[in-house]
Amino acid sequence: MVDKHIPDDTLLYLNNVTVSFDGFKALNNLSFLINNRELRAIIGPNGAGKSTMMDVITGKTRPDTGDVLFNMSKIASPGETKNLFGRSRLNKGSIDLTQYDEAEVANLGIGRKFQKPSVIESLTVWENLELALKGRRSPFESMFKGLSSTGSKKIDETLEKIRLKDRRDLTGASLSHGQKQWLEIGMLLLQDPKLLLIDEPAAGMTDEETFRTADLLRELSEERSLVVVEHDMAFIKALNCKVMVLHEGSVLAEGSLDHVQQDQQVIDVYLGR
Ligand SMILES: Nc1ncnc2c1ncn2[C@@H]1O[C@H](COP(=O)(O)OP(=O)(O)OP(=O)(O)O)[C@@H](O)[C@H]1O
Repeated sequence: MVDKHIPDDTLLYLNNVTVSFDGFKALNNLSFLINNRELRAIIGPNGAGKSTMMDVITGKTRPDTGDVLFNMSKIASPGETKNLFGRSRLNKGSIDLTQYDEAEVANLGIGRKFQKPSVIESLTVWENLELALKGRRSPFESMFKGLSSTGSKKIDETLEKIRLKDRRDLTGASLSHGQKQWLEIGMLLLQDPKLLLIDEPAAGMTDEETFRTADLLRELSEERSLVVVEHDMAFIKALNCKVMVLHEGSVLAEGSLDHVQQDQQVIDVYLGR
């Protein structure tokens, strides 16, 4: 059932979400909220349910029970109903994400970045971004229309944001691992998501890239919400945001990094290992 007391500023609402695989509960009554323009870090031991949680939000996995609602206070305008693929909306204009498949969820404004970057190595940075932008058009338009001046401007702005302006004509193959991650984040930004789910962005990065990535994600959260799964504590500290600890498919603790680092249960199941 949908709780009637969901705060107005909520973008994503999970309530009592359970996912079982052959009787094993990968998510076990998982409940949490993400606000508009919130940056949230998620940590937890291997097998805690972090990927399954992302799979449920993005329509890859259907929960057995529970609510997964998106865009709680907005979207009620008639102009946006065409994005909803004809399916009904719940109270306060929210969308029941469990009714949509992965492609539809992406169109509703949820972008997902997997750990391994998937940029096209033979194309330049600019061309990768151009392709991502064109992905929004019909195949006919992509084939026969060049990039509009608005499109070029969007790519320029994105290059600036992702710190790759001076590398726009280099191929994907020539970028460092960190730069590839930024490029892929840029490709997602061109879809203008309201929520970005990012899986272990700092893995394999140099220290400098790690801190620049934290800066980048903090900047991006001025305009959209981000949920970042990570194990790198220096990176989480640099994100300077609310941290949620998942364990056995539920929220074990949440709060500032300092707060969760002092929680004895968190030390026992994760940090102290
Ligand atoms: N398709 C599946 N079939 C069976 N069990 C699964 C499936 N997907 C996940 N699991 C199990 O569910 C649990 C949660 O897995 P999940 O991948 O969500 O954890 P995680 O927190 O992302 O772990 P990691 O940090 O290792 O990526 C694990 O015990 C995993 O083995």
